[in-house]
Amino acid sequence: MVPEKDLIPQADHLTVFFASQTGNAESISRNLHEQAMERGFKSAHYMLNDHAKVDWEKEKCLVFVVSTTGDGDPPDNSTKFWRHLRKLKGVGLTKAKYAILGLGDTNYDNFCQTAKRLDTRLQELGATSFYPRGLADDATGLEETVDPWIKNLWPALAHQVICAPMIHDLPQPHLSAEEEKVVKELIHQHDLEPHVSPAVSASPKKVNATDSMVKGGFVPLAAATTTTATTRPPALGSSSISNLSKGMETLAVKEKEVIPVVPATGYKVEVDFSSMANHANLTALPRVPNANLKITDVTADNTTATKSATAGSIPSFIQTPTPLLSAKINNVQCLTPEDALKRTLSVEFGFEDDVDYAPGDAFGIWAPNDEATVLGVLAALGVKEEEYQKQVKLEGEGIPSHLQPVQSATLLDIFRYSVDLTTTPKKANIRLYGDHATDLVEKQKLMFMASKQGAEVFNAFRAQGPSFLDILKTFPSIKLPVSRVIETLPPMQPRYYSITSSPMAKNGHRRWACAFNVVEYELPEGVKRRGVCTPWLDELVGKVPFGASVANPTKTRVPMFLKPNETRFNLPTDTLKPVIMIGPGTGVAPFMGFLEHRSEQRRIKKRLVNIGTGPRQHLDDHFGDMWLFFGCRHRERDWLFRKEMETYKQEGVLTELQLAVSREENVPNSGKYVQDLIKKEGARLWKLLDKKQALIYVCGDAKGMAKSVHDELVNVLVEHGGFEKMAAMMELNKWAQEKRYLRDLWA
Ligand SMILES: Cc1cc2nc3c(=O)[nH]c(=O)nc-3n(C[C@H](O)[C@H](O)[C@H](O)COP(=O)(O)O)c2cc1C
Repeated sequence: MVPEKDLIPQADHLTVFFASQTGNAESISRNLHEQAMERGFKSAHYMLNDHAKVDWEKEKCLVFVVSTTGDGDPPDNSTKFWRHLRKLKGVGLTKAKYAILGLGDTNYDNFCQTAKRLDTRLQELGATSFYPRGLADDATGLEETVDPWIKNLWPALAHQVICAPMIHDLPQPHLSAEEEKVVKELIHQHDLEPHVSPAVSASPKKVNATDSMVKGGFVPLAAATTTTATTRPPALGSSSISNLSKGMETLAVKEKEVIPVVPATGYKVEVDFSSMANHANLTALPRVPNANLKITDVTADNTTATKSATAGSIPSFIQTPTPLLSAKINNVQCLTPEDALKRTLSVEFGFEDDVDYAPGDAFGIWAPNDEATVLGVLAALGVKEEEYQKQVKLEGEGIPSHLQPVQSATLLDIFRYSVDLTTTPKKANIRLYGDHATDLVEKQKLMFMASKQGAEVFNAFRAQGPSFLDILKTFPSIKLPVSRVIETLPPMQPRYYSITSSPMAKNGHRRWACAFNVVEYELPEGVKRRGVCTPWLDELVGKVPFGASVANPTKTRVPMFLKPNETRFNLPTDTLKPVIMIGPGTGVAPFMGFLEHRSEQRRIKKRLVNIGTGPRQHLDDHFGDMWLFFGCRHRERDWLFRKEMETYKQEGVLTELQLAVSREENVPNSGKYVQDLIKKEGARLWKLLDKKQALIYVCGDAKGMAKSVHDELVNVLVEHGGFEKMAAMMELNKWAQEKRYLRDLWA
């Protein structure tokens, strides 16, 4: 039996904490906090790094919404909290009752690791759970778990927290009785869909692409540049790498006229709404987040107010975990020819001052949204140029954390740098747009998609990855105040890239390089989709052709910051430890940094041992083996950094280069995928792992490659190390904990 005291609320309020990398946990927790207050609970809402704002020993009811990032790591806005939790001793939280909602993705090995770790740690500290843990999976849709978890939280919470007498009941009516009547009539007259088919079509119909192409493309408002041949560029990497580029055509930059940006209009998304006619009553409509944000014009009291920055310059409101730097672009090379499946660029950034970093670290680039899309969104919302160029202030209790630093900015900069315009909006947003659609048919369609009954149609709609602008194009009657748009769109995210250079190389502290695929693709319906950062950089540097190496391609500065690797994905300090690097495609990026670093270490050591008076030692007595498993489709098309790899091999920096080629037949000594090569080299690998405690590094795709590589490593331990399968898996887990088996993965 439940003790009676557990049925009587002990707390006068609840505190909702979130840890969020890309904004999901933050918006879910805010929604939960707002709903709690609407239901009569007293509630407070904090990011976990603000843990010091509450007196933990006195807290009686805590609700956590936490996501997992990296390879089972907690989000950046909770790292301070984790350090604090580690330091806490004893059972200081015996008064606290808690509930945890974890967000994760089953494509990753460590599913919802943050939530699980938090649960364990809170129990160690004496807290007790009052409600079963929820673990939501982004691979299948967070809502599947989040919605019922929140729905059932309320009765459980009523036993924990004193509630004001009136409990408001959601949901709010979405259509007035009159509107509902009109819509029903429309449905019955079959006016709703011109061609009503019996079932919901999961495969979307052809999309009208012609009127929605971004015309003219993006030209930064800053001095745009083009390329013509002139002088030799600065080196991409160490001296050895710079020599490799000698054969390349070298280009530099000339001014070109600025072409005005044409606002994009978005794509009309076509899905079959015929099933809507079967559902007169819609249920489980998500709650609309509160309207907290107020935008005030500050130009009147600020005579010195300036216009918005040009795209690519750095607005002061951007918040980054380490200082924001304004980088110039020293050099760019295109690593892949026209016929390669992906366009890969290698870019070197330069700084006026030294920046301390280690190979294995990454940097974040804070790129603006595509300018044509920003202007398109502003036009669709009816915001005129004189309005979006004005300085405004964002104010309001409980506004999302990423908007809080915006003291004074133009709407143009807020849309460029603060909100994510590319991600498909969540159901709660669709419901909000439904509330603001003035056309009744559009309203009904949006409400239908947001409801339980419209789940299939929503999934078909989401499968086309519509952006916010596409939604405005598809439902042109949506009349949303700009403040609602800004506070409900997800936060803009920096894009992270591994550093491919070494601080030990020439000028190493004042430059870093990276390599990335330009994310631009076309859906079967002819709809063009693009990432935020890589197409922006590609256009900024003038879309350099294959084989070209362009020095100083643009005057526009790139906002970026260092992201030190917190999982020790760095070279070991003991240079004798062998290093096994597995990184197909752009997963090889950090390893190019490792190799450049080792090359420099060897060069310096060589000098030192030559100078010394003792017997001359062999270099290899100081440095362990370095093995690289690299994979590409086709050697001529996408063997990234081929010359660099071959040179490192010749110099003895790279002891073993294993190349997997997936789309070519009969390549000598090769396999299709990196995991095939691991299998092939199993016996030698085991020797390195067993006799010399080699470290294993894996970088790249979490879904396919990392899983297959992991399975193959298990096999190596079984076949060559004599382990039982279960013991082999446990051994690998142990290595992961000991930071001997390190992974830097993305989905
Ligand atoms: C780079 C990256 C790494 C991730 N790593 C993990 C992981 O190791 N385990 C997991 O369960 N989910 C992982 N996820 C999935 C996120 O936890 C999930 O998408 C979640 O909804 C994000 O919530 P947030 O926006 O609040 O951060 C990862 C997502 C990204 C983008």
